[in-house]
Amino acid sequence: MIELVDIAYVRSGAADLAGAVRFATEVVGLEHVDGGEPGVAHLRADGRHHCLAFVEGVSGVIASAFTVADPGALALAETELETRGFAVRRGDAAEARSRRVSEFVAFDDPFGNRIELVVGQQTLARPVRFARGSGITEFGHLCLDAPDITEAHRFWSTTFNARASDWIGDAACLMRIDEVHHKLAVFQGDRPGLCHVNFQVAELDDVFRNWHHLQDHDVVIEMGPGRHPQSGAVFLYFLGPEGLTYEYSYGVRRITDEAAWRPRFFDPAERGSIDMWLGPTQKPITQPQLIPEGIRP
Ligand SMILES: O=C(O)c1cccc(O)c1O
Ligand SMILES: [Fe+2]
Repeated sequence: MIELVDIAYVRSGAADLAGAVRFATEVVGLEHVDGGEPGVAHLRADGRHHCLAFVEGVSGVIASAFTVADPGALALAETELETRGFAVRRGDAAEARSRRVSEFVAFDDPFGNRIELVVGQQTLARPVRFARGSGITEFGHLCLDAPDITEAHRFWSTTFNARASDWIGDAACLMRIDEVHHKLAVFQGDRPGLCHVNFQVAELDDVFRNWHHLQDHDVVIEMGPGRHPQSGAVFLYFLGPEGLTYEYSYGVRRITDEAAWRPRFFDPAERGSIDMWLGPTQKPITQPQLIPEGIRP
């Protein structure tokens, strides 16, 4: 079993790099860390050098990355994945540099999501220079799409140390790799993809201030503000450029008594199973990664 220590970053293609960066900074509030690398923009939310990288090119997720403990663990992970039949590729020095990691390997999960395992992700010591006061405290979780979430859970909980914290029927499995209720979620979707990226905010008020900020900037609010019954977090989903869905949330549950926690099963057809405040959920929470330009709301 491979032990995931943390989430590291999401790397995504951006057809309009400047537009994606403008939104990630001025709207979301992230810091643009100027890495001096043409065609690549790094966005920072916490101690990590970046948790989101946009690469100029075809829009859509390139990879979702997790940290493992050290180079020895990475080498063992590589062998274990190969034993399990996955084609694993070592990143070269230039690729590692662009990701601000010392080493990484890449493989596709059984559903076609590109996953990277990294070591030595760079930490920046100086405080984050948030582009605006959105209250972001950290990169909270990433959510992948897969056609069968039971299979996805099997994969993540047997190959890796992910544990189911809660299920939303056959629509979603929320998984933890540490005390945080979930840092990885898998939502049912026809195709692989990145369902959303989540940023935690410091206060309840931040969620509502951000809601107004988004509305002032004509951003498409996909759902919320509401409260998830699973993590207990107050949330807000909104749509950014390149089809990327962002989520702010406040107050995610921590599971401190690992032995005592039993995953719960919520019925997705039941009102309130995603939003305890029973807000409108007219937009499905699983978003295709790419929404064709013409039908973008
Ligand atoms: O935080 C949660 O519990 C949650 C539940 C459903 C869907 C999500 O994206 C979540 O983050
Ligand atoms: Fe989420």
